[in-house]
Amino acid sequence: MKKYDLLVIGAGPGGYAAAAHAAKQGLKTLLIEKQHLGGACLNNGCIPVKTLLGAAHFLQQIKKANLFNIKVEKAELDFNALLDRKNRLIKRLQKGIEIFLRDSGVETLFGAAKLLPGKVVAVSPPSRGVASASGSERTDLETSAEYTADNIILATGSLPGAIPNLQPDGQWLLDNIQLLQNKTIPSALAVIGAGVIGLEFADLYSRLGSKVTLIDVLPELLPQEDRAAVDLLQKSLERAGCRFLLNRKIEKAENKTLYLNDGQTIAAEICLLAAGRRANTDYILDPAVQKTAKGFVSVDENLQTSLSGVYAIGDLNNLALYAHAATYQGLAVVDNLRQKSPRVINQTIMPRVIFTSPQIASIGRYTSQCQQTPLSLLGRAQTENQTEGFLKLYTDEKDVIVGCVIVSENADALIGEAVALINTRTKYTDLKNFIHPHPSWAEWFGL
Ligand SMILES: Cc1cc2nc3c(=O)[nH]c(=O)nc-3n(C[C@H](O)[C@H](O)[C@H](O)COP(=O)(O)OP(=O)(O)OC[C@H]3O[C@@H](n4cnc5c(N)ncnc54)[C@H](O)[C@@H]3O)c2cc1C
Ligand SMILES: NC(=O)c1ccc[n+]([C@@H]2O[C@H](COP(=O)([O-])OP(=O)(O)OC[C@H]3O[C@@H](n4cnc5c(N)ncnc54)[C@H](O)[C@@H]3O)[C@@H](O)[C@H]2O)c1
Repeated sequence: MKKYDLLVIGAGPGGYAAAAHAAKQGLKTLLIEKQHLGGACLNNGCIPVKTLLGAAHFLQQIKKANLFNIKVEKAELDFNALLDRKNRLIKRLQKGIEIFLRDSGVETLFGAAKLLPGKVVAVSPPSRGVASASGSERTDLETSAEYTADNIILATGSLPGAIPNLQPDGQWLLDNIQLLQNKTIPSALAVIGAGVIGLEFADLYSRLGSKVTLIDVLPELLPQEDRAAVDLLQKSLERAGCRFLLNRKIEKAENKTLYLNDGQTIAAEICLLAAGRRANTDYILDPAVQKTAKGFVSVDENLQTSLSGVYAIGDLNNLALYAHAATYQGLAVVDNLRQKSPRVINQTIMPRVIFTSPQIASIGRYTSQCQQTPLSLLGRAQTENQTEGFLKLYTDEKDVIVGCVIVSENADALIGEAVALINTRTKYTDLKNFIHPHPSWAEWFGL
């Protein structure tokens, strides 16, 4: 059995970053991936969704061209060409990861891994056609092989969750992976689950002309987010043609129709199931690796599982389901493998962005001390015909900035300043002495 310093299972943003970091530091590292480099984020999450949203939001801007005194006769989207561009981009970024891994000294093996007792990882050849579809050069496996290492990082992510009696059929009821392959824009789209995935897809398809109905069991949208921010988003989506049915349960789905517990029926050409995620753990055949009640892998503060030397990072541990969280965790675990006293893996300052129109970006803690600046006060926003949104900065009792919420079209770019302010424990009064360029979006922080 071949022995490595580190085995990493799963080449998503957690696994490939961890493997590259380890190999660069001289650890003999094997990365095992059963499908495509880049994981859910690159192949059916962050990147494809944002590529499509980019086009949808551009189309929306064109429709508002008159605000800039521009006359546009007709703007038409070639949806199939857009899907081709999305697929080409994915391939290009996969290639980038492949080169990055190679240059970092990682050995990459395409195959399906199984974690067996005794820290043995058995890898069998990937199912036919899967690995070649990634466009990556790969280490071919003719037969199964076994590997071992002192340390193993599990980075196998999460999969679309299912709800009782509603299993995606690949025809009408689709998960996010299947919907991203769909070649037409449905006239009516039903979305089960108005969480982040549901909202981003609802935003996308409503801007492309679909009538979208979102159904959620919860009485309010995005309970973890700022209420005023969520209200602005909901109103914007309603203007785009979305309908929200909250506090509803789905009794059954039949003949392209959802039957709700309040007696309503929702007919739709396509239905997206976006009701949460489940951990990808089927391959963990060692019972020493314990799971949480929700089926994710239990970890301690160092992200070590109940089995010494085996770590779980990214979506698999359910601590924060973001690509940047997976990467951060992967790098931190590798750093700690090299040190005698592990550093604290602090994830309290985790930024997040919902890439709708407007976007909602948030970070840190919300305290009772909050400074709010409406977007309408920002000169640059006025030049761009954008006035709906706000910036909130939260401070602690010592005036240190500890939290931020931004609602605007480009909140993803702006939250970077809040990341720096919070991590450097900047005081609100000091921020007011920083010079921001005029007329810029960054000036919002100085107002
Ligand atoms: C529609 C959608 C949009 C999203 N948008 C964003 C966004 O804008 N920003 C953001 O931060 N996050 C976003 N996310 C979340 C983000 O994609 C995940 O948090 C991130 O991909 C998790 O990374 P990971 O490395 O933990 O796992 P994954 O990316 O899921 O990668 C796991 C990898 O493990 C492989 N694998 C699984 N089992 C095995 C096995 N037995 N053997 C070998 N390999 C295996 C899989 O093939 C996969 O490549 C989005 C998710 C979705 C679904
Ligand atoms: N921009 C981003 O960073 C981004 C984008 C997409 C996904 N993600 C990550 O992926 C994670 C998963 O996203 P998600 O949207 O699938 O999960 P989620 O947990 O955010 O939302 C799921 C929604 O489905 C609802 N739901 C559950 N069961 C239901 C049922 N039976 N009927 C109707 N509604 C039901 C829940 O109440 C919830 O509102 C997110 O938590 C996020 O961390 C991030």
